[in-house]
Amino acid sequence: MTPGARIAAAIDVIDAILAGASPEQVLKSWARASRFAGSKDRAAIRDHVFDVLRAKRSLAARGGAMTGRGLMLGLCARDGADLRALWSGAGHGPSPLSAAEAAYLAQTPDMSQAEAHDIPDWLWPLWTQSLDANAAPAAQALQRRAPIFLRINTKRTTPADAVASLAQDDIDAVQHPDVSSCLEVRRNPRRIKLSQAYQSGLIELQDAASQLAVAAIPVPDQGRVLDYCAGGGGKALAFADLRKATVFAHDIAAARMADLQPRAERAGVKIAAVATKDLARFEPYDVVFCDAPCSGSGTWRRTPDAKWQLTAQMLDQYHAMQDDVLSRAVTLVKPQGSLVYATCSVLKSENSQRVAAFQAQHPDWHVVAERQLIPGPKWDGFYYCLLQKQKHNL
Ligand SMILES: C[S@@+](CC[C@H](N)C(=O)[O-])C[C@H]1O[C@@H](n2cnc3c(N)ncnc32)[C@H](O)[C@@H]1O
Repeated sequence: MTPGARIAAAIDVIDAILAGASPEQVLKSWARASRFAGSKDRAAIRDHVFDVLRAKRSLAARGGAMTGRGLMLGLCARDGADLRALWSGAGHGPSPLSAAEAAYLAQTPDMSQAEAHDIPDWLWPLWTQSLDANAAPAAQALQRRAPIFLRINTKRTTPADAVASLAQDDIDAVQHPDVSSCLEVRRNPRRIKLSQAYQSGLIELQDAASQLAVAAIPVPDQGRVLDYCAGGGGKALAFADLRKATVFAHDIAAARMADLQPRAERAGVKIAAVATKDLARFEPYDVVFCDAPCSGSGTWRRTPDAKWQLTAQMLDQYHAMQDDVLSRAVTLVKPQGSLVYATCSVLKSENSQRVAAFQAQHPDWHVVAERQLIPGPKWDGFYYCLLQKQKHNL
């Protein structure tokens, strides 16, 4: 496919998404119906579609319409693409710009701050109150593609050996400047799951922020750590890799842990999945890590649809779930143990305000360490707070 034909295909896919279909579903159907498209074409179209979804408010303002064509035009204009060559109608590309489109593109659109930063209007006040000086840079980071990070399995390899193994599969990776277990993939990220390094358990896909948070939590060597909201088990796997402690994983929706055992086997680590009714059998835990359900606002560049779907009512529901998780998890922690509250959100209402609400109910718990990571080139947005019953210096 020509570059123009890929744009034309992306326009059709985006129109279907705007009509209410899920991006993954539309991309899959498009690929099935378009056997002429190769893997590079499919990847390029996917990139166009997700580039648009991350920034659809500002791109509609630039391109003049909230339609596939308006959005792709906005994207091409934003990124300085050669409009005359790509939008010529040749090679199955989109039809040339109308006089009205060309005149519109020549102007600078007038956008509100929320629009220019691709944040829903209702959320912008909360966003700025939560992030202060980081409000604009964080929102801008979410308008662009996310870097791809790997966690190396420190029980099996070193960063240098993992980089060398990836290079054999033509994947370029470099060590993260701040997180010792982390590599950033610079070339051929789509090959990772097929690589020898991945298949033999030397690496896992995991954002640098999650790795940093797990590494910051002290766990006694002979201790027990419970990943209370384990989902696919990313945090449990990182604990099992980085620590000597026994690792347990739990999720209220046990089916979400379906991938955990195959991932643990691949990594060569042991993780015990525990059903809710059995949690008490293994308590008390030295560390209970609560990676609570949240808006995901720190990771919206990976799941841009979630940014546009979030409502104030959904946010309130997340707050209630977060309070519930903390109130249940605290009962499982050893008297001298640690309770960790974490989210991949940057909103104070989901982070420090939830900790404050917890402390209002449990005044004997103190904050020992707390960090809000801002989405950017080094990591996704992530928050963690380490609570203990007595203050200890880390
Ligand atoms: C942010 S996700 C966890 C992601 C996971 N830790 C990872 O690294 O892949 C939140 C998880 O919390 C679970 N959850 C929601 N409410 C819960 C509760 N009351 N107790 C335990 N898990 C809960 C959800 O099923 C979901 O899988």
